[in-house]
Amino acid sequence: MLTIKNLTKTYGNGVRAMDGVTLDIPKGMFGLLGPNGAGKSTLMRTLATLQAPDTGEATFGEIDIVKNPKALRATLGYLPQDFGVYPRMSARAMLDHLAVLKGLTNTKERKQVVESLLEQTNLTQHAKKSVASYSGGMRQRFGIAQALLGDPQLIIVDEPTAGLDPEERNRFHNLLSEIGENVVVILSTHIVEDVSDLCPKMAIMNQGKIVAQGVPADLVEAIEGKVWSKTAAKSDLAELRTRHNVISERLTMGQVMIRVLADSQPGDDFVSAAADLEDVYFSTIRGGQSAAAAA
Ligand SMILES: Nc1ncnc2c1ncn2[C@@H]1O[C@H](COP(=O)(O)OP(=O)(O)OP(=O)(O)O)[C@@H](O)[C@H]1O
Repeated sequence: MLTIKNLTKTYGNGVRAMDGVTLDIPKGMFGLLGPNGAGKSTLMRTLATLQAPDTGEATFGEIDIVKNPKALRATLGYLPQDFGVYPRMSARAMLDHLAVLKGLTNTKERKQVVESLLEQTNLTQHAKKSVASYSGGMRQRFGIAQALLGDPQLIIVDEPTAGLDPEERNRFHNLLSEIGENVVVILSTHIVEDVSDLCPKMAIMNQGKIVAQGVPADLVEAIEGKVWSKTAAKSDLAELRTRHNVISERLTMGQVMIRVLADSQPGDDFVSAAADLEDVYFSTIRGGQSAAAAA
């Protein structure tokens, strides 16, 4: 559905934010996971036609995104990372205004669409309040409501759950999962649970490159049996890092629980641990960093 080939982008300051990004993204939820600065927003903004790549191609169905941004915009719903200034206008009035901009000129139809989106995003009872007064979770739900105007076939949400508390995040996840399987939804995030809870397909981006992609369960399966854990004193951490491929460290009651990636048991005191998507993520991006440092 969405085909991305060899996209590159180097900013004026020399940062190579996209370095040969190639991806096929099918219908349904697709998770793009990566640390801050990986280049996710650059890729999202490129797909949303807000900036052009230096080289490469992206097509959505028949539409050439780079050459024909106008056609893409007609079928795009976008929730940017920074929604910008929140107006002192009621959510209902704001959504109505955005619907006009989207080309919904028939008043009766538009009213129906606006009310149904407010309902879908659980904002009907708050529709009279100004968006500026909304909590973070409500703003993000409003962001989804505006992104869904005009029945888009490609929906891009950039870091939507950053800063949300667990309950709001959960609510937002439920909302996203209801959007439907017949559209392409790209969820860019640095939060592993966003992807593990929601996305049948995913990719990991680091330093401008796609470093892993596939079905989350398959990626986990590929490292099953290779994750080992042990609890150690904090003072031993530096030495453990030099001896093992440490993928994560978690402080528990003054001690540290480390997880390492190794083909066989790295030492008597290590126990085998069930692999999860976090292990996939950390081993992939840490591997990338050390490879880059060694290069
Ligand atoms: N307009 C710009 N000019 C110069 N450098 C930029 C610009 N936009 C982004 N960058 C740099 O490009 C790299 C990728 O940034 P980008 O925002 O795409 O990453 P990201 O994965 O979305 O991270 P974040 O979640 O922090 O936004 C970073 O090093 C960033 O500092």
